[in-house]
Amino acid sequence: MSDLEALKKEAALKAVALVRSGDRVGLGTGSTAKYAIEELGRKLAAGELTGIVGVSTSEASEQLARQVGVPTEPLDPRPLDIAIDGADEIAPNLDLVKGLGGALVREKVTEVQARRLIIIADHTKLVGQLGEKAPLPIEILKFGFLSTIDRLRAFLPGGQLRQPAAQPYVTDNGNYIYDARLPETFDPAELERRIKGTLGVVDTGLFLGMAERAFVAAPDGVQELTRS
Ligand SMILES: O=C[C@H](O)[C@H](O)[C@H](O)COP(=O)(O)O
Repeated sequence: MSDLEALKKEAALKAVALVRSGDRVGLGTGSTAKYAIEELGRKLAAGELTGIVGVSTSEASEQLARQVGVPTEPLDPRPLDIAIDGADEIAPNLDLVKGLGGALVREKVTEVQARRLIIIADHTKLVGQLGEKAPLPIEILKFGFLSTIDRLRAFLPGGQLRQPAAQPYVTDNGNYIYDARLPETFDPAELERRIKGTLGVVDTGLFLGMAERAFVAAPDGVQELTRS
């Protein structure tokens, strides 16, 4: 395991320590959330946790949960006790950019119902301001996507349709993603409103005011950050 992977796992274990028997747990998506799902499976198998139910934020997490023995159920209107997920950027106030793994919409729809959203990451995800390192993923409808991108480019120039190969990337919801470059200065809530008000947009990877705390692992230990 590389040093960075070991750090991700360390952060994940801290978050899973907050899960209690009987909890309904939002299962995040990505290379860091993977360690949390595996640890939940290990704890269930060892009898260290009982009666937990996972709610998956992607097909990939659902499949992993099954593999490691975490029972799951679909999202319903009841609150989740806790959700554990990674992030692409973490601002000092715990506002986040998420979605480089393409799961932003199901993550947001699920995690907005969590009493506690716990973020896990290695130290490379910390930024002074959102947009410093990562693009902002915006999920858009396939239908009319060129028109939607045109509308977005009017105020977010420089972004691009996510297209890792010959065909555009398709989300679990059957949509495309526009990876927008964020401006140097912006009001996150205002930008979120503007993007979501753009015809053809499904949702954005801005997770504002949602995370309760973050465990961020660095070579000298795991830092616990709480929302200011
Ligand atoms: O769509 C993906 C999610 O938002 C992930 O939580 C995010 O991309 C972080 O993933 P990773 O832990 O692999 O860096």
